[in-house]
Amino acid sequence: MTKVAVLGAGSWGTALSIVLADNGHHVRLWTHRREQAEAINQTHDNTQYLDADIPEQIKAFYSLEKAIEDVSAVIIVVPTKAIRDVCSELDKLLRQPVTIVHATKGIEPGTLKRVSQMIDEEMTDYNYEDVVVLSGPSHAEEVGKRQPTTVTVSSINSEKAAFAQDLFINESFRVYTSNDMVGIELGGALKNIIALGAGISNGLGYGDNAKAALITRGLAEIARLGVSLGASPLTFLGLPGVGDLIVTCTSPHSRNWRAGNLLGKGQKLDEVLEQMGMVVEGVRTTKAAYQLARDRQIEMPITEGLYAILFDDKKPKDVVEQLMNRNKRDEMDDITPFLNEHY
Ligand SMILES: NC(=O)c1ccc[n+]([C@@H]2O[C@H](COP(=O)([O-])OP(=O)(O)OC[C@H]3O[C@@H](n4cnc5c(N)ncnc54)[C@H](O)[C@@H]3O)[C@@H](O)[C@H]2O)c1
Ligand SMILES: O=P(O)(O)OC[C@H](O)CO
Repeated sequence: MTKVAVLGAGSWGTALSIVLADNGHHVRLWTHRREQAEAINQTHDNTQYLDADIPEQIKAFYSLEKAIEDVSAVIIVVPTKAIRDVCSELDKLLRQPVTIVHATKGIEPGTLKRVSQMIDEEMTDYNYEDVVVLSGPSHAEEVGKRQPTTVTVSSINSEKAAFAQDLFINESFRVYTSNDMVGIELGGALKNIIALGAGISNGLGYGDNAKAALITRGLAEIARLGVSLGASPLTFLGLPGVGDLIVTCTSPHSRNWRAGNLLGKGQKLDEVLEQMGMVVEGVRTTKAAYQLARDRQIEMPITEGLYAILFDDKKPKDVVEQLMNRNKRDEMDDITPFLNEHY
C-alpha cells in the first residue's frame, strides 16, 4: 500500500482521495484552510464540496510539510490559478522523490501554459516529462458514490503513467493510459469553454439541437487548436475529448455548465462566480484559448463568442445569432485541410 498526499480538498480532491482510500492506500488530504482540515477529521465529511462519507484512512492536514512527509506520490488537484503557489511551496518542502500526478483542468492566461508545464517551472527536480495527468469524464459527485467512471492517465514517462494507473484503478474507477499528454491536458481544459456555452444555451431556453451543435462544433475547434499544439486528433475522440464534452455539456453537476446556465438567464459574470463557490475553470481557460487561437491563427468561433460574452459584455443571444449567420460552408471544410497539413 502506498502513502499518498492529495493537495486540494475541494470536490475533486475529496473524490479522488476516496478512490485511493478504497484501494487501500494511506491518504493525506491537504487543505490550505485549517478549519476545513479539522472539520474533515472530526466529522468525516466535507459537505461544502462533496456529499460523501470520508473513509477513516483519509486524514486531513493543514500543514503541507506534514501532509507530504514520507509519501511516494503527490496528487495535485487545486485550481489552475493556485498551481504555481502550491508547487513552489511543495518544491521547498519535498525531501524525497515522488510521482507527481495532476488532475487539474486548465490553461494559464498570459503564459498560455498547460498545468504540467507550470509544475515544471515551479519545481526544481521535476520537469513536465515526469508529471502524470489524470483526465476524463468524471464528476466528483458520481465518483464519490462509486458510480462507474472512466478516466485516462498520461505522461511522457510511461512507467509513471502505469504507476498512476495502478494507484487509482478499481472496479468502479477504470483508468486507461495514453501516450498523448498534450492532447489529454488540452482536451480536459478546453471542454470547459464549450460546457459554459452549453449552459448558456440552456439558460437561453434552447434545447438538445443546440447542445449537440455545440458539442460537435466545439470538438472541431478543440481538435484544430490541439493538433496545432502537437496533440493527436484521435485523442479528442476519446475520454478526455468527446467523453468529457458529453459529461460537462449535458450535466447540471458541471460547475461550468451551471455557471453558463446562470449567464444565459441574464446574470452577470461576477455574481455568477460568487454564487458558485467552486472553481469554474472555463472562464480563465477561455481567455487563454482565445489568445492561443489568435497567436496561431486558428479558427475558434465558439471560443471567440464565449470570450465576447465573458469579457466584452456581449449579449449571449447576439453571439448565437452571429454564430448561426457565419459564412456558408462544407462541414469538413475547416477540418480536412487542417488535418492533412499536420498528418
Ligand atoms: N469537481 C469535479 O468533478 C472535477 C472533476 C475533474 C477535474 N476537476 C478539476 O479539478 C480541479 C479542482 O476542481 P474542484 O472541482 O475540486 O474545485 P473546488 O472549487 O471544489 O475546490 C478547489 C479547492 O482548492 C482549494 N484552493 C483554492 N485556492 C487554493 C490555493 N491557493 N492553495 C491551496 N488550495 C487552494 C480550495 O480551498 C478548494 O478546497 C479543477 O481544475 C477542475 O477542473 C474537477
Ligand atoms: O464541474 P466541471 O464543469 O468543472 O467539470 C468537472 C469535470 O471536469 C468533468 O469531467
